Amino acid sequence: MNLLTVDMLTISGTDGRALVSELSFALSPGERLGLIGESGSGKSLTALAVLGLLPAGLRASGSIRLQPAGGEPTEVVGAADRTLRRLRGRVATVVFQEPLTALDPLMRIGNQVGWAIRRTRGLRGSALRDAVLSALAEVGLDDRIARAYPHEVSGGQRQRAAIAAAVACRPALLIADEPTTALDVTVQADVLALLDRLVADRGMALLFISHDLAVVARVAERVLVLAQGVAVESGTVTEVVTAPDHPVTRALLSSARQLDAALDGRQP
Ligand SMILES: Nc1ncnc2c1ncn2[C@@H]1O[C@H](COP(=O)(O)OP(=O)(O)OP(=O)(O)O)[C@@H](O)[C@H]1O
Repeated sequence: MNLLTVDMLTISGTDGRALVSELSFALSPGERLGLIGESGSGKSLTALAVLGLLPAGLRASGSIRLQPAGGEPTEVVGAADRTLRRLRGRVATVVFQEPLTALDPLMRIGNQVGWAIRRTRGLRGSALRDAVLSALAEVGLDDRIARAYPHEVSGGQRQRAAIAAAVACRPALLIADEPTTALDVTVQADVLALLDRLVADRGMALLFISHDLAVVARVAERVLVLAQGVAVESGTVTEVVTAPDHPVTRALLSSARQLDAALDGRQP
């Protein structure tokens, strides 16, 4: 049984132009798929469509079905807001590139994590307070961070807090849209390792979006390459890295290698 089934998904702009075209892929519970492509290839729109969060004016057609273990399948394309609210957080959730956009600047971090847990798990009072502190502890944040506002902590801590809020809802599917791109290089590896551990511990499925094949290779088992809204290649990470088929995949691989070489101080 698939947790997520995307079937012939097309996303059109206001002018009718297809921004994503006839995209199909599936994810079973606990599976990790990397969605990779150059800037503007349609990765973020695909992620938003899965949660029914496409920007106004954009239209999805085709089918996106979410089915948690033991639950009924729900069609996301064309679903009413009430239906989507039941899925968001509980069945699938998202961590964005820039945690400042995900976190409310006027609310203490602990309250934001608490709000997410209360909404999805219905906890109150001391049970809620304990759940918040344990969710934060799980991502390496203490109660001092719970009392802080987002602007009072570092970018890495903000992203950890956003991850804590997402994971504390115990979703079956975590979508991570370039979750480490906005962070300092030194913090990136820590946050990636954290995500990797949480997803494994909870048995969550992961849809990991990135333009960086090297990053995707560290957390995903399979890769789907998008170019101008079209899936051009897919396979296991090993298959795609050792025998890239499409020119876009080869370009992504070569830039990952160049970056690796630059970090090691050698010629690519
Ligand atoms: N609200 C919108 N209205 C119209 N076009 C949009 C809108 N949002 C995105 N697009 C267009 O859709 C295409 C895909 O965008 P998307 O954000 O999914 O790309 P991406 O692969 O995530 O790129 P990046 O890595 O730069 O975020 C781009 O051509 C973009 O300009």
